[in-house]
Amino acid sequence: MIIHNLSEQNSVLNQFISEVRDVHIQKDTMRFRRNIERIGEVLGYELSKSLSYNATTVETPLGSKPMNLSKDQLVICSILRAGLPLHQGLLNYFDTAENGFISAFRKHEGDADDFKVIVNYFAAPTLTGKILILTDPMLATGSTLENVLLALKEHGTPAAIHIVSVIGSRQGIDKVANVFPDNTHLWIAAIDPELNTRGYIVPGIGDAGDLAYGQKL
Ligand SMILES: O=P(O)(O)OC[C@H]1O[C@H](OP(=O)(O)OP(=O)(O)O)[C@H](O)[C@@H]1O
Ligand SMILES: O=c1cc[nH]c(=O)[nH]1
Ligand SMILES: [Mg+2]
Repeated sequence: MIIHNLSEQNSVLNQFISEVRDVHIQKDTMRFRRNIERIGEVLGYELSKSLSYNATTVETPLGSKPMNLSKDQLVICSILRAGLPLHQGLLNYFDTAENGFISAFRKHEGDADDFKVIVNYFAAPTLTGKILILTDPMLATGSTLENVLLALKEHGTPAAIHIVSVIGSRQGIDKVANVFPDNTHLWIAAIDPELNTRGYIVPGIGDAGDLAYGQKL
């Protein structure tokens, strides 16, 4: 897996990440969702550099200009719930992208620390030959993405897979690198050192889905 860790360079992304992490600022859910969305826009811009482009002539009112434009057929597929604001950020830039939505959540059995990942809703077009962009802000143990990959198989084989995430743990990234095809790209805004016993990234941001859309039962 090719890892693009955007935190290796200082940029305005630092500000957005600091605000989704900040225990006070993150409580403003509209600001939280908007920050995840614009992190998606920044990651999408970086991802766009890896797409294929071909020479096209653009006619202006005063002449013509040769330009390289991408015709790649993208499918942006987000993992509910937390993936949605990231999805919107990417859709803001990739106007012609198709869209897929997967429900995957970590079901803790009682107060046991371990959990299973439940994937049951998967609405997507065929993926065969297209560029699949999987979005989920948190890459913790990697088991959500591992289960999503299995569910994807019924929708055809994409030409390439790009995973777009906000914060990942080293452990989750290693797991995903093991189960996804080698030509998979990971676009991530920050890598944190550890996971706690309930599978939350530390220092992380907390529960991304709850911060974006409120606590679930
Ligand atoms: O890498 P993993 O250990 O699988 O954890 C990551 C998953 O956990 C969170 O989802 P959650 O189950 O909290 O659902 P939510 O997005 O609806 O809050 C997060 O949004 C990822 O989908
Ligand atoms: O830190 C984490 C890990 C998984 N899911 C989240 O929302 N946050
Ligand atoms: Mg959650």
